[in-house]
Amino acid sequence: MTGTDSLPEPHVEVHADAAALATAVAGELLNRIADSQAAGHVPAICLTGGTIADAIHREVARMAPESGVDWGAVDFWFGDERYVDRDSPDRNAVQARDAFLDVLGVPPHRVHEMPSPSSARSVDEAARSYGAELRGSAAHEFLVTMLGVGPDGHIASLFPGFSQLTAHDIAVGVTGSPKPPPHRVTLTLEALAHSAAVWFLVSGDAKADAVRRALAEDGTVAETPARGVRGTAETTWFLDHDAASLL
Ligand SMILES: O=C1O[C@H](COP(=O)(O)O)[C@@H](O)[C@H](O)[C@H]1O
Repeated sequence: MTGTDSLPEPHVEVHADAAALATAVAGELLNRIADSQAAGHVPAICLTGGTIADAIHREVARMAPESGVDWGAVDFWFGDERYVDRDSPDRNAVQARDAFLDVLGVPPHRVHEMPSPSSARSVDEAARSYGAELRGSAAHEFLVTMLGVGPDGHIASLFPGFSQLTAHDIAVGVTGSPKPPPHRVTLTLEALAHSAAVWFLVSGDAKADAVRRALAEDGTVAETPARGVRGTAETTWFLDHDAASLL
């Protein structure tokens, strides 16, 4: 691992299937937010996009009424975003709004979306703007950063072999993404790791080899970007049985 060796070792939690995984992660997230608020904090959560994230978000909405969370006192940020129209269904933020943020009435000023083409002229301008917003915010550290993982081992919009993996800014633009849409904005590995807990969320056997590579003794971040992030207090891999099948 690069720059992560001094941090706590990853912990692996395996659930029977994607539905059980989503319920477990949603419950844990609600507990963490409620505990942080009870301690007087306004926690910052870094969201991800993708299939399992959507299932988790819907479970958060379903379980929220029992949680005691004050939805006016938690900030949501995004680990990456697709540089497409603000209302495009391809946007991670649109998926999150539909699945739980709007359902729960999270105030718009608590949802920190990445810029779209209507508010930034390029992916680089969007990245600079989002980096400045995050730098200027009260979020010194995320409470939880959630990360989906692609079959190629990508996290956020940090893809194998791409130069963004070694960037030291907070956020960077991406063009030519191997997964559509091609234009994106992503937090860097350093910015994602500015988090007490980093949670990898993975379901399905198509991702089993990426999970194996990410947790193997040997390997590089350039080949498997998911190797490049750990939380300062905790790193947990939430897997379903199929995603864990090669461990
Ligand atoms: O493109 C992306 O892919 C990953 C994983 O998505 P999935 O559909 O394979 O679960 C996601 O975590 C990332 O935020 C997203 O932009």
